[in-house]
Amino acid sequence: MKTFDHTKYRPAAAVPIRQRQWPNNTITRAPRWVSVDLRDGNQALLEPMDVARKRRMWALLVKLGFKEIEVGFPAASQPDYDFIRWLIEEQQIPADVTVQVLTQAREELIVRSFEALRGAKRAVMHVYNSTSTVQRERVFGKDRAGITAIARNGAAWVKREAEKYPATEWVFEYTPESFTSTEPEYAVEICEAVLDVWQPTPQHPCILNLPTTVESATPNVFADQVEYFATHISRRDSIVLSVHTHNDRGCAVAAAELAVLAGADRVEGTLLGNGERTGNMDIVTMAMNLYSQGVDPELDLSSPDEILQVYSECTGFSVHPRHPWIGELVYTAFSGSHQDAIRKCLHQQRADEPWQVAYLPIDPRDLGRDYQAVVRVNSQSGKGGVAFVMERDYGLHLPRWMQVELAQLVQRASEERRGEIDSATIHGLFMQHFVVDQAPVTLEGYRLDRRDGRDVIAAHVAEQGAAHQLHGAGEGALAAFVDAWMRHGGQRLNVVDYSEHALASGTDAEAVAYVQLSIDGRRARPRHGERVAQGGALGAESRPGIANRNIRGG
Ligand SMILES: CC(=O)SCCNC(=O)CCNC(=O)[C@H](O)C(C)(C)COP(=O)(O)OP(=O)(O)OC[C@H]1O[C@@H](n2cnc3c(N)ncnc32)[C@H](O)[C@@H]1OP(=O)(O)O
Ligand SMILES: CC(C)C(=O)C(=O)O
Repeated sequence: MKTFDHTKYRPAAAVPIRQRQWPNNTITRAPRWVSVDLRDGNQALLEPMDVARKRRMWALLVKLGFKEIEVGFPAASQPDYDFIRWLIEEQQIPADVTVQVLTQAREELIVRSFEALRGAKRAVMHVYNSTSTVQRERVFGKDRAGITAIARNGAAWVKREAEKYPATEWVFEYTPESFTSTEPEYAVEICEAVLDVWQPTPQHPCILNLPTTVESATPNVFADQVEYFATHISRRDSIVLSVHTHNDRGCAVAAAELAVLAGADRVEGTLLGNGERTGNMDIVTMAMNLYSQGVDPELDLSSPDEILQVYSECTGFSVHPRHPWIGELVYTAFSGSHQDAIRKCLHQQRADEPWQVAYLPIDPRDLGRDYQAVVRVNSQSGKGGVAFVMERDYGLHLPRWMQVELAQLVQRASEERRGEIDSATIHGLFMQHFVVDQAPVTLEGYRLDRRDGRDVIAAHVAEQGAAHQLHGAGEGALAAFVDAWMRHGGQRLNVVDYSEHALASGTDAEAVAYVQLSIDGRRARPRHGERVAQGGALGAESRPGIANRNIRGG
């Protein structure tokens, strides 16, 4: 008998929906977010949060802007109960935030849950029971009528207990747990039974929450199920339609997004997807997905490092460096063509136009990340990446020929090290290769005059310890110096490329010049086919490399 045997599993059933509308829709505004970090997230931890950690998580959730927060399962755990009492007694709940608690549809648990919430100004009492065929037959041993009776009784106990606390504004929520494995018409039927008890109105709606308790089909199937439900349930104007997706197949966010297209108003999830098994849907990801489409997510996610820190403290989990939107490496490009494209796009990106930078779906600065990490160089990187680092960290805008040569040096170094090459090492390679401090020839000083329409130079150079006075003329200082050098040494020089730029602004600003020369060792005589000197660069101080000089020097 094979152990790895796919024939023991069944595909998801098709939903009886003919003309589905959800594929034609787009999301134009954020749904109502509900954080279930303190309940679903908490119940899945190796060590559930104590009251202190719950308070830390609560403070973060409020700061991020959640208006509905499921704070626990108080009938099940004393820390949950105590935390809720602290929230209420210490008046920690802002006026625009509604707390929610979960309970099974069991009388004693419902009674205790209401006790936990006594004194709250506004609260959601969330009751659930499981409705799928497997749960009905194998867990509860009941037929549809028996399962419906659990829901109806639960709804009635909720209603009865709420009447005992009239000072609180109650909202009721019902979840047919394991909804996605429930026959669609039965899911509607059991929810109708709950509505019959609660009698919601448009002024006082109730919440029906459809979960993928265990994600077992592609997100489009869930969207079909949600659309079927939304178009078959009665009193739609008296219902807030909520979804609660899990990530067993890795599609919890996609399922919630398609569910919103299919009519969901409200989404329950957790920060970074903590929760049972593979987790709940990740609200940070879905909110950032909206943000990157130009939709206000209605949560302030601009300080992801704080989210990461509180998340780790409260859950004990670390976050993968490639976690969508906020992982450490998600705005970092290592590969050459990506770096090249990012550099070119960032140069062209204007502050007053929509973001158009290849390989960066959003501006990392929106999340407090700078461009430091955007380009990191390893053996997969090319000249674009190396140029990016030299510009970003040293303000040096290398000409193309220099980028090509430096990138080859960096690549060799990276292959030898088998890893990343940091910015200081790249700069070191640049200095070693192009800027020779112990040059055989140095320019000690010069005088430039304008005579007969030409620039005439008198240059003092030191060549291997010996001082020389050189004289030459040409169009501009560089041509005059090249002429002087050729007269002095007989070596023919040709300026192949010259560029310069300031290193800062202002008339006193330092500048840098890059010179590429072709050198012919023979006596000066007009000839063709010169060889371009390897890495030859002559700065304004006449060193064979780059040199800083004062721009006023001309
Ligand atoms: C998908 C979700 O995440 S749902 C939320 C799940 N979260 C939790 O369960 C965490 C908190 N729960 C707990 O700590 C415990 O389950 C408690 C304290 C609430 C209850 O504990 P216990 O009564 O000892 O046991 P247990 O949970 O095993 O109870 C199962 C019993 O409740 C019944 N039951 C389970 N869920 C429900 C429900 N939603 N509504 C009504 N009855 C239910 C079961 O049929 C079973 O009945 P049986 O004893 O007649 O066989
Ligand atoms: C109780 C419900 C909301 C739940 O957590 C689930 O089905 O996953």
